[in-house]
Amino acid sequence: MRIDIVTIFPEFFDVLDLSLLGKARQSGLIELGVHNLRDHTHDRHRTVDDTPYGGGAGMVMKPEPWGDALDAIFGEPAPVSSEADAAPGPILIFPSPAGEQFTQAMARELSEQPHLVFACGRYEGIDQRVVDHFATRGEVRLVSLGDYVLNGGEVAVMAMIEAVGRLIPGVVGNPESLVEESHEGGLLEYPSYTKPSSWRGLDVPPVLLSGNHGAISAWRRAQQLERTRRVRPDLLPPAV
Ligand SMILES: CN1CCCC[C@@H]1Cn1ccc2ccc(-c3n[nH]c(N)c3C#N)cc21
Repeated sequence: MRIDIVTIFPEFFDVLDLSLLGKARQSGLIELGVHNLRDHTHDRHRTVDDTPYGGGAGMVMKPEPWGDALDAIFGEPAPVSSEADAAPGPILIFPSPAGEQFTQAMARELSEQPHLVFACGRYEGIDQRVVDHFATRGEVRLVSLGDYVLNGGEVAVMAMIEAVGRLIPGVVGNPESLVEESHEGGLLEYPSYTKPSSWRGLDVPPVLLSGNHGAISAWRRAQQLERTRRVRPDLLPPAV
């Protein structure tokens, strides 16, 4: 998978050189391009924002730098005649509090895509015409990390890239470990324990020491259901 990110804070994504995603980049499983939006400005101050039409507080990100930055990633539009046969381009994702909720299901869907482009807005957001223009050139999505307000898109994109990247085959060493995670099967994950078997007067549930794999699986499933009922009843399947 190729991932491109456009941002005014490219150094924010230096952390993607580390850990699992860093290894995935070294092994070629993930190809990452981080682009500084200011490299697509043409004034001395490298201006990316201006006052909002219609008034109001804050600044809006200008469309021109975004158009140039995204054109550099997408390439020039294919001539109309060959457009129908052209391979589908990347999915362009704008993190936004006004977007559809990012979920594990969306992470899994996106992990199967060959190319994702993330456009990190700041200030009050990006001029709407950037979204509208690129929606004529391919798939565009507004995606929200959750129902709270951040100062820009970078934190959301970091979370999305981690959630998507870890689902790409080969990135996580043991794919089995992805199966019983929270949200993967629709339920929250069961509690985990390791040595010592007793710690500060707290003992590991005896069933986990029994070696009875059937009983262990049943206990874990019951824990998943109990946790989900208690913390996220909205995730319960109708029949439960
Ligand atoms: C604060 N400021 C004025 C109100 C509107 C947002 C703006 C800041 N801002 C600019 C670009 C941008 C992109 C994503 C998000 C964002 N917030 N919460 C989420 N779940 C997000 C996602 N994903 C916030 C952003």
